[in-house]
Amino acid sequence: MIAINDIHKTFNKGKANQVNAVNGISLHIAEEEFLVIVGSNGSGKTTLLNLVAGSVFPDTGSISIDENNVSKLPDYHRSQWIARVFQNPVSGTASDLSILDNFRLAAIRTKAKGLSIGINDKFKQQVKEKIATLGMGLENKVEQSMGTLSGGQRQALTLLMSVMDSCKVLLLDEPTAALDPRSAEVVMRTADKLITDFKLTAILITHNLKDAYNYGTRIMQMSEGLVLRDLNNKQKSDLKQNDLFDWFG
Ligand SMILES: Nc1ncnc2c1ncn2[C@@H]1O[C@H](COP(=O)(O)OP(=O)(O)OP(=O)(O)O)[C@@H](O)[C@H]1O
Repeated sequence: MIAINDIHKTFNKGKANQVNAVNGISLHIAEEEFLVIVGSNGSGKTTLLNLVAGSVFPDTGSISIDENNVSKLPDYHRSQWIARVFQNPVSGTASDLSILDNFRLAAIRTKAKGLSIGINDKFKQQVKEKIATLGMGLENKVEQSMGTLSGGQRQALTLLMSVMDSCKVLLLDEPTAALDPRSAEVVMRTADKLITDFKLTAILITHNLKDAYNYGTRIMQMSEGLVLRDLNNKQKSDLKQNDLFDWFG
């Protein structure tokens, strides 16, 4: 699904503040794999995700998605495969518009799965049904503006909107970092369910070791722009939560 071949990214090359953010990483991420990436601050996690998303280009090395070499393709072209959810719940939605209008915009932008935007009542019903699957009671608030919702509610809706298009890959960059523990749990459970239901390939960056332990089918630790550890599903399920804390000991 995603093939990363000996990728390098250096910022401020040749200057005093040069940073070798990604130092030669090769990875193959299979279809429907859910890769969790952990690592200390500055270890290159977000840069790697940016390289996959196309918001940063590699200096050398290549990235393919579904056999297509996308190394030089900007992020807006990669959005045919990739959806991305960021830390800040506000970044994925329009605050002044209603939930319904946010879904309408998303549907227009992406020809979202299972939504026909032609007839208003039908569209509204479809959106309500999709939102009901989140189990948050938001299906009765579709006329309410997005800005009136909590961060957790917004992040869950952002997730739903982003996976309803034809994307195959979901990138989650610390999606719960700005949320309280209860909302964070709801959002992680929602993400996990959507990844399974929509058969997505997913990459999650998190500093929350409990989430890293509980979610995903593979776990990788980065350090200084390199892969320090990479455990498959079996190895991950053999891990104990304390082992993960020891990685950072
Ligand atoms: N656009 C940029 N320009 C200059 N340096 C950058 C840029 N983006 C990232 N870096 C540097 O590259 C290194 C890796 O950063 P990155 O954000 O990938 O790490 P991270 O593992 O995601 O960290 P964190 O856990 O703190 O989010 C850091 O030293 C960072 O300062």
